[in-house]
Amino acid sequence: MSKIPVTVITGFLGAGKTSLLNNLIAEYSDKKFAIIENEFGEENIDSTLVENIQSEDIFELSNGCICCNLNQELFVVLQKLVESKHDFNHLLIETTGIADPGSILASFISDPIIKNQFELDSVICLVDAKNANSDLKSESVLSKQIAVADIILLNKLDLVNEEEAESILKLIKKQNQHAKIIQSEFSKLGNHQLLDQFSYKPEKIFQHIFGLETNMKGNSSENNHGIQNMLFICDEPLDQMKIGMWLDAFLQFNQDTIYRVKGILNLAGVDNRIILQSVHTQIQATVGKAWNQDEKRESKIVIIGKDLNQEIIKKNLLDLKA
Ligand SMILES: Nc1nc2c(ncn2[C@@H]2O[C@H](COP(=O)(O)OP(=O)(O)OP(=O)(O)O)[C@@H](O)[C@H]2O)c(=O)[nH]1
Repeated sequence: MSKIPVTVITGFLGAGKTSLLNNLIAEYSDKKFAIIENEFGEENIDSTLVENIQSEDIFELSNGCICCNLNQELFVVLQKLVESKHDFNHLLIETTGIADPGSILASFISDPIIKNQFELDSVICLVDAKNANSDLKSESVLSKQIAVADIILLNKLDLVNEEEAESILKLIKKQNQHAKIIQSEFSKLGNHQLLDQFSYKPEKIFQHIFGLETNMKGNSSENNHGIQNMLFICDEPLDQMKIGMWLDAFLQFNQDTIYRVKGILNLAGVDNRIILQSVHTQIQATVGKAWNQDEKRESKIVIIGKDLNQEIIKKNLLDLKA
């Protein structure tokens, strides 16, 4: 039996991983994908943002980060996928933005049961051209994500000028001289073939893991890399104006510590879900699916960052009710 190819998608918080997932599903419409989504936070918002795929083809690993405490859960999901004879011919894994992909890749390389069924195709790292410079300074995990990738998508080029793009390219090449680097906007593939490249070279990852292990000792902070997340749920409609103004001010004021906000909003007087996304200070709101008549309308907002003062943030969010 031929092995199932596995593509691992990594990249820091908000770099464009889910956007790439959606583009891959659209571009490779002849493939039957199974998807493993690992989101940092108890509420898996990403799985609702993946489009054009049946929900039974998406497997969620929540409540932790795949590289720390969920490796065993990953193993169980992989086993289930194989044993249930789920109909798929390519596996895509989206890791959390704070995952060190090393330990996930090691499972595919060294675990005899997994190795028998799956074959690593490639490890794609999304790099946010706008924010990577500052993220690299504060989060060592981003260097690791770049270092173990064999394909790097330098994304969000619409948000930087040529000089900034050049400087981030140089930084990437410093961390990884071997990867193929593709420049992109909105994680679009252009004419590039990203799947079935079988470009992954295990020797590189082993070298990398051994090289990093000494650096990482004593550095693996408790509480998932020192980055926290909080979930806010509200079953009363929120006010569009108030939320816009609050979010703008909140992100400007905390731009070094708040990495990511994702939400599905129930706004007063609006019949559709509003999908809210922010990466550092860039905010995007898009119109999602309409609420059904008999559906419970509630807003869910996930905030990811450092030093979250959850009490105050929650109080502020409660003030945003219509
Ligand atoms: N301007 C701009 N925005 C982008 C680009 N790529 C993605 N985005 C936006 O950035 C936000 C985050 O994109 P996602 O694809 O959800 O990023 P992610 O890496 O999956 O995020 P996490 O899973 O939370 O780490 C969304 O609002 C996207 O629409 C890009 O090239 N340019």
